[in-house]
Amino acid sequence: MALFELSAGAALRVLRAVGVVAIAIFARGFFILYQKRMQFRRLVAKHGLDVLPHSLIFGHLISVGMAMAKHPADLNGQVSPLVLARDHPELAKDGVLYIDLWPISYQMLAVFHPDMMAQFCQENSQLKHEQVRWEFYPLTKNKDLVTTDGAQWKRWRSVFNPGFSTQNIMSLVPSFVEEVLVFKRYLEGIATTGEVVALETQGMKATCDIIGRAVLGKSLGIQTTPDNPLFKALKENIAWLIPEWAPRQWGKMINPLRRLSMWRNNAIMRRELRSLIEEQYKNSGHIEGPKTIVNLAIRTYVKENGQTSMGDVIDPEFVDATIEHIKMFLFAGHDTTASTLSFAYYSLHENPEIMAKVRAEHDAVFGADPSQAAYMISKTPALLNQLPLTLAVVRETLRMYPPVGSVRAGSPDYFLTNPETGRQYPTDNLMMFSCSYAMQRDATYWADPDTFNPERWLTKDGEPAQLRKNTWRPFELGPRSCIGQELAMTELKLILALTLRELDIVPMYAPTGERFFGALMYQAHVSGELTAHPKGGMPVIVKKRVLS
Ligand code: HEM
Repeated sequence: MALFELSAGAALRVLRAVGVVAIAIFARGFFILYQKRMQFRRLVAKHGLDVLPHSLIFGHLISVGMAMAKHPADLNGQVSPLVLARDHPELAKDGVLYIDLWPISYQMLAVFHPDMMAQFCQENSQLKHEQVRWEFYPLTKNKDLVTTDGAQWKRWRSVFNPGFSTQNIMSLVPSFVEEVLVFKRYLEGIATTGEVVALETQGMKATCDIIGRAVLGKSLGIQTTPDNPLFKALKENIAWLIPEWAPRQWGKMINPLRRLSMWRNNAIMRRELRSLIEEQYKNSGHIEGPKTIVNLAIRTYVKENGQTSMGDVIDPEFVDATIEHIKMFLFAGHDTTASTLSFAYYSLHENPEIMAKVRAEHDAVFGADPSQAAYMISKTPALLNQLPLTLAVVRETLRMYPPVGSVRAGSPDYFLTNPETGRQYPTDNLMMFSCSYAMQRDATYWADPDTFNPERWLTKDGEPAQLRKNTWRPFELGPRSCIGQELAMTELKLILALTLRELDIVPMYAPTGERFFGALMYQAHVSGELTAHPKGGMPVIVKKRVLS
């Protein structure tokens, strides 16, 4: 009895202690919430800003939630500024929206005026926001181009720039053709089985293999090896990353296995990449023909750091850093490109008259027999520059479906200025979001913005049209623009040129399915992925075309 009384008393004390800790945590959380909300309100009051109705408890969580609730539940969060701008034109008229979604996300200044985006990305490129570093630290320890700033970023960007140049990418096209033919054979196989597949999955493997060719001069074999260790480790680690603090991320945050699993996957990627980099180094002096991105990086690094620092043995600093850079190249270049490819296939399928013109363009450049195109492009990669309509299709796809935007850090003394009104907008304590999606769908800058119209990119005589400056920025503009732009544009044109005439890629969305701005395929939140992906990974069947 005494023992029972004792343990009951002890249990009570433990319960009380737990209660006190819980109350302390709750009180602290509430205090921080209050501080954040008041900070936002003070900024709004001080500068007379027009914002959505702001709740002291919920900030803008309810207003944004209500706006998004009118659309498909899996719609990707990056489109929310566009949804809000269309619902509240009176607030969005100057091209900015102040949004307080704390604690789900940082308090944000969404910018969709092209010249105001230019102010913080081009004219006066601001530092990356801490959210980017926090998100990618577990993948690359912030030793990559996306997350670094200042001297470190500058140094490595100059090391990698030569390999990503237009001229060098062109020289690598024959090796890309080999990977695209693997992708095409996969599609042909699907055509024979008639099964429905998520096109983007294979697209991501193809884009990784193309990056492998560009960076390391080797086929990584991701398309052909089931459970390829490098790809598996990369995808698992991407799935572990935490891009926001929404409830769907909470499981990951508290999962005790997260760190261990990420450590293991990082070790696998290091093992796989190290030997390939060392091989590039051994060959760096005597490779004839096209140079890979790592090969040219080795040359620049040696030049900048002095030949003696490397001697016969590859500099471990270079290898370690290059491993992290390649992980980021694979991450940044695989799903962005695969998602663009999927939206291009979708948009062409929805617009058969444009599809017919694109196929005719390919006939005109490569001849009537599509099976010759791969050989012709391998022999003369510059033929890819003779496809103005195909290029316009890729540009228009990236206008309507840019996969990512850029986020930069605001600061107390830094203001954006609306060029038409001269009004200044504070950025203190805010994450500035260069929202290409919202701007590239804005009727102020793009006629009929929700219509897929590649011909807007061409004048009547087929020459490129003059578009308003700063308005096309799927790769961002300015010093921190995408280093892989030329690679992505080249591979997208190449894949379309080698597949469109022989295959019909038919999206398999239920016609009664939910639509976003009229389209059944929209940018969705896909579990395990960070960037915007086509809904359901784009389910398709493939049909072989009967050519006359
Ligand atoms: C359609 C495909 C692609 C799109 C739409 C795209 C878009 C972007 C955007 C918007 C940025 C700026 C991000 C920011 O400021 O946070 C960026 C940066 C970057 N991208 Fe891409 N990207 C694509 C393909 C690629 C490819 C193929 C690679 C490499 C193989 C790549 C590697 C990078 C890297 C390393 C950066 C950081 C550059 C720097 O800050 O110096 N991207 N990309």
